[in-house]
Amino acid sequence: MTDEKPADVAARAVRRLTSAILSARAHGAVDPDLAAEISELADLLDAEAVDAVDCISGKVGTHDGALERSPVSGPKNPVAIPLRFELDDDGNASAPAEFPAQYQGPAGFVHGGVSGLILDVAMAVANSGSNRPGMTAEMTLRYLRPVPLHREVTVRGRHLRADGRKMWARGTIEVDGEEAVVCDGLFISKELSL
Ligand SMILES: CCCCCCCCCCCCCC(=O)SCCNC(=O)CCNC(=O)[C@H](O)C(C)(C)COP(=O)(O)OP(=O)(O)OC[C@H]1O[C@@H](n2cnc3c(N)ncnc32)[C@H](O)[C@@H]1OP(=O)(O)O
Repeated sequence: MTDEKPADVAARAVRRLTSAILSARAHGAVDPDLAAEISELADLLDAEAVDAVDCISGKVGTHDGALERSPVSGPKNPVAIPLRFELDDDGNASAPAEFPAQYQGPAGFVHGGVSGLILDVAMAVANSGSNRPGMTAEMTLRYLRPVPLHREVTVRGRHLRADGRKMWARGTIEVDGEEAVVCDGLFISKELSL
């Protein structure tokens, strides 16, 4: 018995579907009947879709906000892995991650832009964990070694310091305990309204 919500179950299934479509076995050769069935399911859900801005802003469903729909950590978002960040006592964020086929850049490795996306959120979570949330203003990425698909790596975010509205943070992806991608970010606190 699980208390997983239907939307989370559906998102997890779509993730598996995405990976399967890209997998060597499927190899772009999805059975036409199966493809039609998948399209029909998409039509069914599409017919129930609500306004996209309301969805992403978390206005739809009071207990079901934007973080739940994040492209990195949102269990409801099929695009997300999703990562589950933990915060330590100092507000540092970390999460284990294993990237499936849909995140591939160079053959067998994670796309560099995906690493940037993941690290942006890791730093944002650490800033929030240090009670200094803000908008990303700048990110500098250094790709030291490739990040393999299908292998557990560690994602970390650390709030470094703040000066007025400015915050500095660092995010890393570690492979076998060694830094593979390092990101330095500048964040600016700002009141947001849609
Ligand atoms: C606890 C755990 C749960 C929580 C989890 C949360 C997870 C969330 C995950 C999701 C989150 C994911 C994260 C995302 O995806 S955030 C989305 C991506 N980022 C954006 O869309 C930001 C768009 N840009 C803006 O909104 C504005 O330009 C910002 C807010 C950045 C500044 O515009 P604003 O008009 O407000 O600023 P200001 O002009 O008064 O300047 C103020 C100061 O800042 C300095 N400055 C400004 N820009 C830059 C720059 N580019 N480089 C260097 N410096 C810059 C400026 O010189 C000045 O410094 P000084 O002259 O005072 O010294």
